[in-house]
Amino acid sequence: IPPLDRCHCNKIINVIHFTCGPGSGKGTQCEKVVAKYGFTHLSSGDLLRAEVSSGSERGKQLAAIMEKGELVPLDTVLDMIKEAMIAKADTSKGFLIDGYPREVRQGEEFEKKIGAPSLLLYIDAKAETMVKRLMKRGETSGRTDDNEETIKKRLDLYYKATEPVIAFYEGRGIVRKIDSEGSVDQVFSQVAKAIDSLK
Ligand SMILES: Nc1ncnc2c1ncn2[C@@H]1O[C@H](COP(=O)(O)OP(=O)(O)O)[C@@H](O)[C@H]1O
Ligand SMILES: Nc1ncnc2c1ncn2[C@H]1C[C@H](O)[C@@H](COP(=O)(O)OP(=O)(O)O)O1
Ligand SMILES: [Mg+2]
Repeated sequence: IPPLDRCHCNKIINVIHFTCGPGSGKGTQCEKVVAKYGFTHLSSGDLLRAEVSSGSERGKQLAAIMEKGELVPLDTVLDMIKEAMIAKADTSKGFLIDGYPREVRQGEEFEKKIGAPSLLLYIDAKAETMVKRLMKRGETSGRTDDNEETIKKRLDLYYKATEPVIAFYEGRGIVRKIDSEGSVDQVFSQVAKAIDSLK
């Protein structure tokens, strides 16, 4: 992977991180953001699932980790995101990074290797809501991690590893907290307001 150098970094107008719990509605909101703003959506989970689908040896190792609801190694996920960003760096209007950082160290490494985010969107959802949505998604998603046992583990890990990420960026004033309890459109109007505040 060639380095995403400073010149490239400066061209990335907006790097927006979506750091929220599983089932809070990241993927759903990202689709709407892409439709309205034309940003490039990169979901760490989608990138990882694509690797799993390829049937590669690395994909098999990743599948085993994801099925248990654990985090894959930082270098793997960061390299994938960086590679995808480099591929789009010349044409993108901005990047929407969904599902990353999931722990403080991921945020620190992203800044060292890529650059600082301009906004961190945090969709705040009750544990009960996340579980309910994930169980429903599991009826049709075919995802090996949408089951009761793995959902519980993912939520525990979210509170332990991911929530501290929000405090880490709050100190810089780039966190916008979004209430997830309303309809998809109600949540989106808060997301759009946060993005518009960047201009
Ligand atoms: N505001 C909402 N109200 C009700 N259901 C929602 C809402 N947002 C998302 N969902 C549903 O909840 C599930 C999880 O949403 P998703 O976008 O996949 O979340 P995440 O990417 O954060 O895991 C999906 O089945 C989605 O259709
Ligand atoms: N930034 C990251 N670091 C480590 N593992 C990650 C990761 N992003 C995703 N994964 C792995 C572990 C997650 O449980 C799994 C699914 O992630 P996801 O698709 O972002 O879930 P969701 O959108 O339901 O929150 O992939
Ligand atoms: Mg998702």
